[in-house]
Amino acid sequence: MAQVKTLVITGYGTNCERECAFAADQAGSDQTTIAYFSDLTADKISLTDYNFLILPGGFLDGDDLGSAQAAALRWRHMLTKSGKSLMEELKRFLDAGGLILGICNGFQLLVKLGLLPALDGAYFTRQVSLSHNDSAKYEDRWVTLKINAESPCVFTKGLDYLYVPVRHGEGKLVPGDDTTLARLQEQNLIALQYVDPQTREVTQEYPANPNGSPLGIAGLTDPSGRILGLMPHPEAYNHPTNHPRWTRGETSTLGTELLKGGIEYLKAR
Ligand SMILES: NC(=O)CC[C@H](N)C(=O)O
Repeated sequence: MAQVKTLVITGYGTNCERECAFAADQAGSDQTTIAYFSDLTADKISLTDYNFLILPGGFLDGDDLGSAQAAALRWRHMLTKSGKSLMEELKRFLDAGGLILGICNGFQLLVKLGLLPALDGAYFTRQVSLSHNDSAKYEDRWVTLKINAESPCVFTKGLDYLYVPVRHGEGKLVPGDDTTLARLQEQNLIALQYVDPQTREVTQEYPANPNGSPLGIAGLTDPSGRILGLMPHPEAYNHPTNHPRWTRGETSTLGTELLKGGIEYLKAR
């Protein structure tokens, strides 16, 4: 049984690292480390010593230039102290079978790095973006998500619906060109979609869809299914009392089940 070694990257305005580390521990991570991005560039830590990378939510560089834009440039162009390219390190990490979960600002970083959706297996090429919500404001509330059982995503296996919070201003998926949405559907890379909580139908309508994302896209995976990015925060629903109506006895599948899916996949290898 493989040991799960989780690395949660923080710094430059990330603010959900502790919640992510807590959720990873709860979901069965054997060893969980929170480290600064600058620990990577200083060669204090190496990606290749881990098999689960979490890019948490927050406000990288204050969302200047667009969410995660500056951070993507940092990942692309900074070398470590000993001259290693972080992009090469990421490739090595993925080739070794590592898992990546990007939540909210982390999802924005993954699309801006071109790690998601990697349509046609084209990794490290930006194919979509995430931009301002149609409401033109920050949306902070709970949403219902439908899992696409056809997607190869290893995190979502066995799940059907999730009820989790969103808190973002830039969550609307912007397709790269006219063919992008059709290709996302054909290649089954849409992992999670916003649904109307009553009908459970995928929706682009506000407020069930908090940002106007086409096809109700809330999260994407890559062709290997080992990378997942999503705007909602599964780590923030880690205990039944996080549910907004728990005092009335309401409960639902914990968001941390999603992390458990990834961790159990790694352990089973
Ligand atoms: N919670 C978050 O990660 C926020 C993401 C991003 N900064 C936005 O507002 O869109």
